[in-house]
Amino acid sequence: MIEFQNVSKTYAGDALALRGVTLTIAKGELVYLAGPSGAGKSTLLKMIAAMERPSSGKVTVNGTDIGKLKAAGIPFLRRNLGLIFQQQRLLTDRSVLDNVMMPMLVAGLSRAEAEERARAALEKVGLLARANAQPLALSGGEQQRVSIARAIVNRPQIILADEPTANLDRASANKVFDALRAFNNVGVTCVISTHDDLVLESGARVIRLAQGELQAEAA
Ligand SMILES: Nc1ncnc2c1ncn2[C@@H]1O[C@H](COP(=O)(O)OP(=O)(O)OP(=O)(O)O)[C@@H](O)[C@H]1O
Repeated sequence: MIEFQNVSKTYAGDALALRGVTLTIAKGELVYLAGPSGAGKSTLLKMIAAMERPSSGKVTVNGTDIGKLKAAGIPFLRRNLGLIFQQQRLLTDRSVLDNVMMPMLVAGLSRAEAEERARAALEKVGLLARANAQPLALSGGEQQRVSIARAIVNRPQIILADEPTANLDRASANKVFDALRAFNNVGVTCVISTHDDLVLESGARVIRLAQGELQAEAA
C-alpha cells in the first residue's frame, strides 16, 4: 500500500512541487496521475521510489516511511518496484534480451534463469521475436514495452511509470497501456502518469494534480 499524509515538497530555489497531498493507493490498484506540465506528477512518483523525500508530511510504501529511509534501505524498497522513467533508457549497445536480463543479473540470478524469465517477460509484452534486436532498431512504442518487460522481471509489487506513452502514436500507446494493464490484472499495483485523454476517461481511478495540489477525485 502507498500512503501520502499531508505531503509537501519544496525543491531548492523554493519551487513548491507538492502541497498538502493526502492519498491512499491500495495493493493491486491501477491509478492514473493526471495534471498539466509542472503539476507535480513526476515528483509524486519519485517520492514513492525514494528518489525524492517529502519536505513535510509522511509517505509510506508497504509500511516503509520514505522520509526516514536510510540509504542502505533504498535497494530493499526498490526491489519491490518496477520503474519506467525517462531517465532509465535502454542500453543501446546491448540487445533487447540483454537489457531485460540486466536487473536479474544484478540481483544475482544465474544467466540461465535470467534468460528464461527475460524471454517470458518479452513474450508478455509481445516482443519475444525481437529479443536479439538492438533497441534502436525498435519503434518508440516497442522500446517502451521493452522497458516494461525490464521493469517487471524482478516481479515487483508496484510499477511506477512516468508518461510511458509520451511521443507515441495511438496504436503504440494502446499496446503500452495494454501491457501495463496485463500486469495489473495479475495483482501488480500500477501508478502511471499520463496526458492520454482516452485512458483518463476510461473509468479507471484518476488522481489529478494542479500546481502541486490534489484535485477532488470524480465519484
Ligand atoms: N529537481 C528539481 N529541482 C527544482 N525544481 C524542480 C525539480 N523537479 C521538479 N521541479 C519543479 O517542481 C514542479 C513540479 O514538477 P514535476 O516534474 O513533478 O511536474 P510534472 O507534473 O511531472 O510535469 P511534467 O508533466 O512536465 O513532467 C515544477 O515547478 C518543476 O519545475
